[in-house]
Amino acid sequence: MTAAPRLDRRTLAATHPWVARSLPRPDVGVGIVHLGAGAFHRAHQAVFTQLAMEAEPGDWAICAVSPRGRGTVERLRRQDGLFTVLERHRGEDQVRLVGAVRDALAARDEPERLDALIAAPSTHVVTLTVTEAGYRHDPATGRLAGDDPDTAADLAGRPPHTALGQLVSGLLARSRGEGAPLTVVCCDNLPDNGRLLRRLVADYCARLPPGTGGPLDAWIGASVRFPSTVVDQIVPATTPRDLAAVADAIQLTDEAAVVAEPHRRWIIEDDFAGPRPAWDAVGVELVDAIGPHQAAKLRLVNGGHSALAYLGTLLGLRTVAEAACHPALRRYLRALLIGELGAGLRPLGTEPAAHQVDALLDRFANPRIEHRLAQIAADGPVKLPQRLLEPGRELLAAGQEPRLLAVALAAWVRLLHARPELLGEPDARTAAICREVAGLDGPHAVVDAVARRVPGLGPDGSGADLRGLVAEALARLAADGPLATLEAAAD
Ligand SMILES: NC(=O)c1ccc[n+]([C@@H]2O[C@H](COP(=O)([O-])OP(=O)(O)OC[C@H]3O[C@@H](n4cnc5c(N)ncnc54)[C@H](O)[C@@H]3O)[C@@H](O)[C@H]2O)c1
Ligand SMILES: O=P(O)(O)OC[C@@H](O)[C@@H](O)[C@H](O)[C@H](O)CO
Repeated sequence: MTAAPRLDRRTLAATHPWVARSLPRPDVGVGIVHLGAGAFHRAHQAVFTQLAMEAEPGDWAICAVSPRGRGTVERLRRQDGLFTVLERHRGEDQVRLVGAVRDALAARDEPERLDALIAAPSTHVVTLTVTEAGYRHDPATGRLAGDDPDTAADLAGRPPHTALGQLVSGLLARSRGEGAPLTVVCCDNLPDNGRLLRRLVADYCARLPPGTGGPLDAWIGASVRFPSTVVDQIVPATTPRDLAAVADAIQLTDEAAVVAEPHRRWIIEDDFAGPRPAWDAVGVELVDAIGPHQAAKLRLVNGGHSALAYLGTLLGLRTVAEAACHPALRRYLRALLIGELGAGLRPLGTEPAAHQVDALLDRFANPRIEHRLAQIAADGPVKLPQRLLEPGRELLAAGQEPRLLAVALAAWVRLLHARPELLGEPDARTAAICREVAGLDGPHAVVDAVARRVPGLGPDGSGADLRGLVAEALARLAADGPLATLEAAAD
């Protein structure tokens, strides 16, 4: 069978002229530089931006930058930046052609061009989705990790390899050019992500030579805003089966397509240094403070995902949908979300009602989205503090024993100790923990060793200490297996 012709502007104009005419024109100017040209950006910010340009035309095309590799950049370039988002819900597919990305570049190949783009006065916004681990921070302190070799090499003067190094290099070029104000919008699943990124940029500047870092940080303080955001849409890594489904739907070959759920939410603190697309006209919520929205998102959606990832993996399951449809796991997760993660939100006034939890469980159970548990299980040390550890400590401090939450944490520890191969290619922090716990015996010894590297698990200033509960759950997982442990926990 011959492959369908490749998606690009010319082919689209010939095969689907009405769709081609509806897209942003190819000469729309770039107003946004995006670091992290992954699946999520394409389904989320790129779609919102395209809709915003439809609502209010303007020079808001995106240059999608890959901080590390060049695969996605090459695929986007071959397709003139065009790609498909296949929004899938039970029984329904919506095909959306996206033309908001006008340019793409691999940061390590073209560092000067990236600097020039961030420095250009026509660029008003820089957005980021470089994963939680991409910020090279210490999750215990929220400061730039002192021992990161890539950050050290960037600071020593090579063309930067880290996202932070690339951003600061661009900000330096902007400060030395016309110095126009800029808004940097972090869209990664991290608490107070704008404030976190601003602190990391300051830490990075402090490690530059004083004559460079000092004035740069002062200029950033005066001219650059870092609003925090909450982002929500499930967008798994694209599979070959997804690409085949897209080819079937559009009769063109699209190597940059993504599959996503239809639910799409973006909450941004209304703190822009200059112009922005008409995002608010197309459903983006601009708010004074993200406040309780972020705890609700990080704990329920992401905390729920992590619990499914670790327990589902122990049960031999592969995807989120399989895990969310597993009767015992679903019952446990519902109890965790309502009784612990949700109840812990009560002081913030965002405690979800049971029907909202059920709607979330239905999103997870969407059988047409193939979200691998291994993708979610990666990078536990930078994800779990905000997803499970902080809520667990808060519940303890309020006098409640988070026993269900402890089971999810114990599942993570069990994988680190007994089945590290199931966690996939480990990040440096996870690999170090696995080495440390490898020869240890007994749940308390293992949990204590993990807690030495993941401080939120052990005692903190408030006296809250999750180790005992997690060690108990770990002992049950080892003795009774995951299924019996889950069934007992949810009773
Ligand atoms: N996918 C989702 O469902 C979803 C939903 C909400 C938020 N997010 C946020 O977006 C992030 C990215 O998700 P995605 O699905 O696009 O992932 P992805 O793997 O498709 O893309 C990640 C992008 O970040 C870059 N990157 C990865 N690790 C990096 C590192 N250590 N340093 C610098 N750059 C790095 C990659 O080159 C790529 O461009 C998530 O980690 C999360 O914080 C994702
Ligand atoms: O993308 P990560 O690695 O931060 O986390 C995995 C998932 O929990 C996450 O991507 C969710 O799908 C998303 O946050 C839903 O809005």
